[in-house]
Amino acid sequence: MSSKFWLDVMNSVYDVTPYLDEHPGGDDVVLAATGKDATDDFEDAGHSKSAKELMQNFCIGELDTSAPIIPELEIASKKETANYSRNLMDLTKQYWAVPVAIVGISVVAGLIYLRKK
Ligand code: HEM
Repeated sequence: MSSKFWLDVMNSVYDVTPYLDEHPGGDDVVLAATGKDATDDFEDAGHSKSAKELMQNFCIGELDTSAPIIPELEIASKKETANYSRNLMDLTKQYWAVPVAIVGISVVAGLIYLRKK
């Protein structure tokens, strides 16, 4: 079998591919529990102590629950915030003359107005 079926029980990941055909409860129930948190499904089936011991043979690692669900999203949003503030700084540096010109024009207009009075 070329595809892999991973089971997540209590934040441990199990590669159940080689056990599917041997599972006494059938492969369909195990397949239905792959790709998600299968802790409840596994517990509800009332597995024996020996079944739990057998399961350890298929453990391939632990889930890092502190990691973001989609790490790429977090990286992208961090980049975006950094870019946003950098863009704002660039704009301020480039267009500092605009507010200065507005203030200057207002002062000149004010002076002309006062002189006319
Ligand atoms: C690596 C993971 C698993 C292993 C090693 C495993 C092992 C076993 C074993 C040895 C039995 C025979 C009864 C016993 O000793 O408790 C069994 C029965 C059963 N298992 Fe699993 N199991 C696994 C995953 C699952 C999952 C994810 C489900 C999903 C619901 C499931 C559902 C069942 C059911 C319904 C039975 C009862 C079958 C019957 O009594 O007719 N198992 N399993």
